[in-house]
Amino acid sequence: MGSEPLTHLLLISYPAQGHINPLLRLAKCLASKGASVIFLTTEYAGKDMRTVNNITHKSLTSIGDGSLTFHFFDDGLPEDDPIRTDLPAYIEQLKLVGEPFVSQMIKNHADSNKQFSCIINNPFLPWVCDVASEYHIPSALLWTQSVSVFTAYYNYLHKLVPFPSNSEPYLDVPLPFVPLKYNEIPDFMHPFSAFPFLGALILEQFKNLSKVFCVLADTYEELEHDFIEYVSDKSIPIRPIGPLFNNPAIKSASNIRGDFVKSNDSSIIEWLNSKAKRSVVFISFGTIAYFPQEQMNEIAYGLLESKVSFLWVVKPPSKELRLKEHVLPEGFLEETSGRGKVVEWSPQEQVLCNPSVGCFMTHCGWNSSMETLASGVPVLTFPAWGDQLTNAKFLVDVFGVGIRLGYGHLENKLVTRDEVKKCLLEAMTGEKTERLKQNAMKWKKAAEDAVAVGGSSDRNLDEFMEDIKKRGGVNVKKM
Ligand SMILES: O=c1ccn([C@@H]2O[C@H](COP(=O)(O)OP(=O)(O)O[C@H]3O[C@H](CO)[C@@H](O)[C@H](O)[C@H]3O)[C@@H](O)[C@H]2O)c(=O)[nH]1
Repeated sequence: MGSEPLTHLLLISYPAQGHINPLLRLAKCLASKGASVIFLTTEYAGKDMRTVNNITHKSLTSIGDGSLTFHFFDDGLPEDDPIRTDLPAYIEQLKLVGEPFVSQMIKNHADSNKQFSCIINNPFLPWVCDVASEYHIPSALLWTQSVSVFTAYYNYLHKLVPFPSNSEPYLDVPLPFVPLKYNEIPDFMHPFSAFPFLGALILEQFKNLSKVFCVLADTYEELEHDFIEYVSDKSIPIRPIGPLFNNPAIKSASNIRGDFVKSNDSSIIEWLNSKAKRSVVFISFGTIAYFPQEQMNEIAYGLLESKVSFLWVVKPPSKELRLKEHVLPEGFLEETSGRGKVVEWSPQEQVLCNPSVGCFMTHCGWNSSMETLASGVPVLTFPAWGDQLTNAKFLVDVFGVGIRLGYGHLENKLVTRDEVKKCLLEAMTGEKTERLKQNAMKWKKAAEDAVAVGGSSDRNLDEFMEDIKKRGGVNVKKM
């Protein structure tokens, strides 16, 4: 006992909340299994992370049999550099400064006899596996979206089925298992997408798949069995290991968080605790999606007229987006006081497992989708773009836990206050309510089983650790 050498892992995250959350959860899971993990992202994100949470640069925290240390690197840009608002240029900049930084970090660690056994990154940093392979260090990717979305990108890249084009923009897509309408595919692959470069960037990662020995996915076998099997049959070494946030091994490390925004957790939870069971609608649209002011007004009036209780996260847009802050209609807060609470940020994981929450109006980002499924909370889907459109389709028609409300930016359609009111009442008190709840509880139970000791995701994580140990990597010092 105690003679086995420590497994050193480097996890590198793109500096966005939707990427940091799942990779940090993975970092904690791997540390709990005995690894010495370094979590690396930019100093620009790190500054907010350190201000809001109880974390420091380079200080080591023990988790289970292992440890976690945060490192942050300078992205080489002044705070207000316009490149920050230009995503393709910013991603290029990250590669420019990230490659030499990671390369030096690998060498420094080898010099102090802490050779990395594996480097793991998430999408938008396709260069990480190139640096790893330069030093013959095994690398893996944490795919932060669903495996059905992965399947859609795979089919697009390899032209396995026809996708909408300029000449046929309304073409339905005959994807395996669940055919999708033109407005249900991740719309970065649609000719009308406002963000085609994001599709290109995700596909870039696909071109590097042969360089990683494993694709970890924050999903679970029971939820996406057919898609996981389909991807595996294409010789892609995919391993479902989620829902990461729900892994019991990291419950004791739940205070180690990477939030960018501070929330008044205790007042929110206290407020929820004062509400009746399943009486509150939780509303949050993630960290990037931005709806027009007119749409926010319709949601506000729908809430007013439905008379339901609600907790609404109205997050000011990130400064890089340079968008206007939303304004709520005059008198809205006064008229809903007592039954409604508006905040800028919330402890979403805790909110979703509070018994007072009956439904989640969500933009269907994959993290939010996994968190709601694993908490047994039905949804009202309000997607904006990208994978959110596909997730909304699955939440409603495949997983059976939701009611469709929003259309996605591609449609450019306003959801009226009447529609909002109708769907709110349908989800909270309508005849569908019980069926949605039952389905949600079924997925919650399956999620708990997957991450419990010996469950499908837990076994996959163990096998991943074993694989890393077997591969070992070469001695960087001798290169
Ligand atoms: O008040 C809040 C609001 C959000 N969150 C957390 O922030 C994360 C948000 O992630 P997600 O739901 O995936 O939304 P985005 O931040 O919008 O995620 C981006 O990244 C995801 C993963 O690639 C994609 O699925 C999305 O489409 C993309 O917008 C989740 O963990 C939430 O729990 C909080 O803790 N408190």
